[in-house]
Amino acid sequence: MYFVTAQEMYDTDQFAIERIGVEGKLLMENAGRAVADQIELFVSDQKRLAVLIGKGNNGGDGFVIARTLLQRGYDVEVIVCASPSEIKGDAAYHRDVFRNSGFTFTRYEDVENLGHSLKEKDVLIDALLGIGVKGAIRSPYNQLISFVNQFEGEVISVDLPSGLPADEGVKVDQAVQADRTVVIQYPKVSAFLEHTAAYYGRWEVVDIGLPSTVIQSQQSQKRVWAEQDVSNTLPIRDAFSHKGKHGKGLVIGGAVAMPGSIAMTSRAALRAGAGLLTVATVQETITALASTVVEATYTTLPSEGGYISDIGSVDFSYDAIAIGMGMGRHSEAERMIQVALEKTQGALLIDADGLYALKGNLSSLKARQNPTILTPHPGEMATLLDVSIPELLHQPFAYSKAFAEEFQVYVVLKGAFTIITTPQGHQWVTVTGNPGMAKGGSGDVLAGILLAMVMQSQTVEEALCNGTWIHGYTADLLVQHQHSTYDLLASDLIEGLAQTYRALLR
Ligand SMILES: NC(=O)C1=CN([C@@H]2O[C@H](COP(=O)(O)OP(=O)(O)OC[C@H]3O[C@@H](n4cnc5c(N)ncnc54)[C@H](OP(=O)(O)O)[C@@H]3O)[C@@H](O)[C@H]2O)[C@@H](O)CC1
Ligand SMILES: Nc1ncnc2c1ncn2[C@@H]1O[C@H](COP(=O)(O)OP(=O)(O)O)[C@@H](O)[C@H]1O
Ligand SMILES: [K+]
Repeated sequence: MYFVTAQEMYDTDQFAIERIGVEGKLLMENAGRAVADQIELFVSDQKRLAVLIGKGNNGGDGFVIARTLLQRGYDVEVIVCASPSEIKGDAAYHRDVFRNSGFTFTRYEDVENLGHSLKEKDVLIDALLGIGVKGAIRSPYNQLISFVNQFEGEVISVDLPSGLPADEGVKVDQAVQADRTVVIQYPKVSAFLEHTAAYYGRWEVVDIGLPSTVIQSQQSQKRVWAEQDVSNTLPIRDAFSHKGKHGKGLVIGGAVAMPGSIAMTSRAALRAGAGLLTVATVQETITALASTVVEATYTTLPSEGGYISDIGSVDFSYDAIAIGMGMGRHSEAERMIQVALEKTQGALLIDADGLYALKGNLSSLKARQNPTILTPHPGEMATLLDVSIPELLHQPFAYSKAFAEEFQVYVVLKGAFTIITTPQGHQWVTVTGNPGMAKGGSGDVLAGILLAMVMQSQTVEEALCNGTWIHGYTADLLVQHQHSTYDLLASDLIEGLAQTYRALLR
């Protein structure tokens, strides 16, 4: 499923109108009807509703929604929060259709009167502002938004919560806190940002009948990776396959004081499907791991002060290598990352401490012939970019894209919404996962899953999306059944992969 900026949505509508010949009025009719159909699914016709209508096309949708629900027998009061002369174009057309159908509306005067009208209502439909919102919220919308946020019944926003910007990198001034949002045709970027997503409440998308060629013609490059995408791309294992076909992977990392992270990466890689796995680490860590990750083979690396001191002796001809987990931040790490970048013949995944060590080696990234995958959490990404974490999270799509394109790498920016960006600038978001994963070790598990995935027969892009989706989905299954968001451990995710794969392969 695509998701869009406000401009991409306008371009899409414009293309449909000008090149396909669907009139704007018809798009608005379709939008309003689709939203009304959705509302009908979760609001009983015994409830008392009010629709708040703003001056733009979001308000135009509001007229269609109100007319449709009134025709279907709902009790709906319509309050227009703009002067008649302000309503123009398609919205004015639908205001007239509403009136000509024999329905009436009241005009918003002040909050006091509005409070009076809404006292008896159960549901408020917010069609005040849509994707056209710009800058600080002006009167009367600022009072209206505060008012809506004090309403005790259910608030359902149309397209997006009024006042909320559709795009990233825009300051939120004031916005409706919706219980639900019925999104028109494509989710907007703000549905996937940490500081704006919660305004939407629960949301669902309704189709207004734009053919998929319309969005493709806009070359929009941001999509949600969903279960259907996993089902379509997760390779089916050949009955005659052998371990070599499922990938030979290498994990480099660990230190005397940190055996756990590399243990989790390795076990996760094996559970996620790696055919053969080797772990290269310091002797003490091998001793600690040998009885817990019995399926792996081991390579002892020289150490100093409890850390790996050199990786020159490593065989770099593996299908894929993951480096950095539990490696520690020390002076030799930077040189080791340099060696890995130069010598790794297959895909190279750099995680955790490896990402800090990468900072001084960024210029070597472009010279690599094979895929390089970086899996930062926001702190690591902010360090790589030399920006603060809040600044990064204010526009994570833009920062990830600029970085991936400049250094020709795949970036997996982890978080409640994980953003996967390819060197070509295509972006995917996965929305699986829950706060149970916000615990040390979840990232190590992801590194292992991704290592295994890039060695299966799928593109790197698919592998990263599938791995990230599976990681989060496993946590979701676990907190629905055996665990909770409090007790879930990263190692539970590894054992939980069984349930996920069984569900996917069924
Ligand atoms: N054919 C289509 O295009 C379709 C569109 N569709 C629907 O249209 C919606 C987009 O419509 P839109 O472009 O009219 O924007 P929308 O947000 O309703 O109103 C903008 C108005 O608000 C005002 N305003 C802005 N910022 C403000 C502020 N800070 N404080 C106060 N006022 C502010 C601004 O006023 P101005 O600054 O011009 O005075 C402007 O007039 C979209 O979300 C979807 O619901 C669907 O029906 C499908 C077909
Ligand atoms: N609230 C959350 N919702 C969904 N996923 C989350 C949440 N918190 C963390 N995660 C996931 O857990 C993992 C944490 O990775 P990371 O921060 O590197 O952990 P660590 O370094 O402790 O292993 C990431 O994949 C991230 O997407
Ligand atoms: K709205």
